[in-house]
Amino acid sequence: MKIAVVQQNSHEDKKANISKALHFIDEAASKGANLVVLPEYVDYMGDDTQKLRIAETIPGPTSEAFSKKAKEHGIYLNCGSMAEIADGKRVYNTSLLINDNGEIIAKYRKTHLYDADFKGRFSEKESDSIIPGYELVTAETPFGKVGLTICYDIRFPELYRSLALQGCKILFVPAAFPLYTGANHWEILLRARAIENQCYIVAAGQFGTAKPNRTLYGNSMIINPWGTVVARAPESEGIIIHDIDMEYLEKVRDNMHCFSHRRPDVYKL
Ligand SMILES: NC(=O)CCC(=O)C(=O)O
Repeated sequence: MKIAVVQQNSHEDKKANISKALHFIDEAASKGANLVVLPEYVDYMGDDTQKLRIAETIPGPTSEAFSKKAKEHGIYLNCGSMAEIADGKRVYNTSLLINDNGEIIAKYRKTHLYDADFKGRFSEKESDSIIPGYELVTAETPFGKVGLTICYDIRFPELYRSLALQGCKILFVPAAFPLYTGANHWEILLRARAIENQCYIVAAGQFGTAKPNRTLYGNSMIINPWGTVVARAPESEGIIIHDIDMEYLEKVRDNMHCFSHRRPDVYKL
């Protein structure tokens, strides 16, 4: 099973962003990908006050374009994330999984919102424009059970443990990590979640610059259940592809019994 990860530089032009993502999906499918993962905010990177303007219902034109593309190629598609209409004041940051027949089989709304203030260097307040989700989201696929998460979620190991305990073997992390935190934390967090949960981690990042004053870290990667980075994007837009091996995952789990060795009698999740 081949997974493709798209590393993209989305801007304020939503139409151009979606069109670019659709081209990357074509390219991934032409290279044999069975599952494609797009980055967070694939539809729009720019001034947060504009998210209300560009948000859509789901299903809506953007999700329908992605569904059509997934069906055309007979592939599974994780749409990264997009702005979904919520209460008229803020939006949801929503990730979708679409099957090879073009049907939406999972919808996940980002749970942990990125409010951070590195005094004078960098700040972001997602909670001004986004409403958090309240649900764990998993889906059965021919490749195994998968779990949906988004970006800042990676700092909350409880979410990934919960998904792994529900049987997930592949965990998606569409993201838009800034260079400032990404350079120090991104790879370590992703690899830790892969190692402790003995899962594949599939992380698709935004890359380059975006308004206002954002420099994105990129470094999209696929990590195996041993914690090895098996594919990493270069410093450009594009796709990376890797063969996922579920027999290898079972071997890792068989060699070290991190799930049955848990001590929930001592600690609670
Ligand atoms: N879009 C995000 O959730 C960014 C998260 C982030 O940068 C971090 O350091 O965590």
